[in-house]
Amino acid sequence: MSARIEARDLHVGRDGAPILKGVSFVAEAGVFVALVGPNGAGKSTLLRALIGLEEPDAGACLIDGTPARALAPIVRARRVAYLPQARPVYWAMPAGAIVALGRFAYGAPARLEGEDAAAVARALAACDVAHLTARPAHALSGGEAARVHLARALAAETPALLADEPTAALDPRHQLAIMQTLRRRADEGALVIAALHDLALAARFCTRIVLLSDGAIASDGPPETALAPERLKQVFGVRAAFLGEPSRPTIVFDLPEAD
Ligand SMILES: Nc1ncnc2c1ncn2[C@@H]1O[C@H](COP(=O)(O)OP(=O)(O)OP(=O)(O)O)[C@@H](O)[C@H]1O
Repeated sequence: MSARIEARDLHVGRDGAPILKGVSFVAEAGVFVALVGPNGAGKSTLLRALIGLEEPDAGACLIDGTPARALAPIVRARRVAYLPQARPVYWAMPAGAIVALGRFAYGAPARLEGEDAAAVARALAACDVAHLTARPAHALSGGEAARVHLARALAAETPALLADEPTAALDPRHQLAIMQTLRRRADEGALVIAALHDLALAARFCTRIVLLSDGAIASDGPPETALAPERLKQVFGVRAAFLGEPSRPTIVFDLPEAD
C-alpha cells in the first residue's frame, strides 16, 4: 500500500477572501497525521482541497504525484477515502447500505460478496455499528451516525484516508476505539490525516501534528514540539498544561490571565 499526499504553496479563497494562504506539506504512507487548529483556521478547506474538491487559486494538491483535480473520481476514490465534516442523510436508507457505499468505487454489486463483503464487515466491527445496519440512517443518534459514516470511509480500505473530525459526537470509549483503529490503519501502511479538536487524543495517537492557524501552517512536527504550550497560547489564545504520562496525556486549558 503506498500513498503520498502533497500540498504545494496552496492558496484557496472563497468570495474573494483568502482561506488557505500558502500551505505546503507532504505526507506519506504509514503515518497518522492530526490536522489541528482553531475554528475557521482552514482545516476542512485543506482536506477538501487535498482531494480535489476545492480549486486552488494558486499552488497545487497532488495525490501520488498527480494533481488531485486531474484524477478521474473513480480512480481518486480507490486511492483516498474521505469522511466529510457534514454528513446529512435525508432519506430512510439503511445504515448498512451507507457503509456498503464504501465499496462503490470497486464496482461492488448491490448484494455484496467476497472481498467487498469482508471489507464492509471489518469496517462495521471497527466502528461498532454491525447492530445498526438495518436501521434507517436518518433515525440514528449523532454518535451512531458518525460511526456509520466513518465505517463507510474505512470500508473502502484505500491507501489514504482523510477524515474531518472523526471523533466528534463520540463517547469516550468510541473516541478511543476509533483513534486506535486509525492508528492501526497507519501502522498497517495507510496514510491517515484527520482534522481533530481534541489535542490530547491527537498527541496520544498521532506521530505528526500539523497546526493550522489563519490559513497557514503554524507548526508541523511531533506532538511535543507542534503542541508546545507557547504555540497553543499563540494560536488558540489559551494557557495549556500537559498532565499525566506522555503516552496518555491530558491537557488542561485555561483562558489567559487578564493583563
Ligand atoms: N462556502 C464558504 N464561503 C465563504 N467562506 C467560507 C465557506 N466555507 C468556509 N468558509 C470560511 O473559510 C474559513 C475556513 O473554514 P474551514 O471550514 O476550512 O475551517 P475549519 O478549520 O475546518 O473550522 P472548524 O474547526 O470550525 O470546523 C472560515 O473562516 C470559514 O468561515
